[in-house]
Amino acid sequence: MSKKPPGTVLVLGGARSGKSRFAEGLVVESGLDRHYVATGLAFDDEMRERIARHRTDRGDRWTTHEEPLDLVGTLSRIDAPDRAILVDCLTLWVTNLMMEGRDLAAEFEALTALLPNVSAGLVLVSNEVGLGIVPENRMAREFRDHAGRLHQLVAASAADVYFVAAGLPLKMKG
Ligand SMILES: Nc1nc2c(ncn2[C@@H]2O[C@H](COP(=O)(O)OP(=O)(O)OP(=O)(O)O)[C@@H](O)[C@H]2O)c(=O)[nH]1
Repeated sequence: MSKKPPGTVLVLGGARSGKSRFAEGLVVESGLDRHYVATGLAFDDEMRERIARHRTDRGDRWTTHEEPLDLVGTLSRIDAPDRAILVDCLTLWVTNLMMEGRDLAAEFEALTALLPNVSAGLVLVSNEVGLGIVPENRMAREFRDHAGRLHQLVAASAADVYFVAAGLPLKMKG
């Protein structure tokens, strides 16, 4: 029988911390159909190469959905109990929403309202960006604050929360 991840799992970590690899492992271990929701956009050749590498590494057992803005709609659409869905990553979603001038509070509310009703195993990856010095740039400060608020909201309803550093997961909840 499939081993379903218990409710929503939040995986936080810094850049190149190994958070995505760890999150992918959770989905693979679940034995459920693997779905990948990419919020990142390929805006230059470096990113295009990186995305191509990620796709090759994941292999053909994953279905990929690329959605920079409508995360809530995408999750509602692809949700099913025989699926495990990996979202990589929440911080890029926040960036895209800010760039488009969207109402972030409303988007966060919609996501947190959806989470308890998701029947798939859901693994959400996000960058912990709040540990360094206060950014000089105002937009960067706003971004850091939005990300911190979103992490608190998601962590409150997640069954499990991990912080990954140097490839090592530290379980913070669950
Ligand atoms: N558009 C798109 N983006 C993808 C795809 N696969 C991966 N990505 C993006 O690639 C990003 C993750 O890659 P990296 O930047 O190399 O990883 P990282 O988060 O710095 O490093 P780790 O902490 O080790 O995961 C995610 O934000 C994804 O949105 C894909 O198939 N399509």
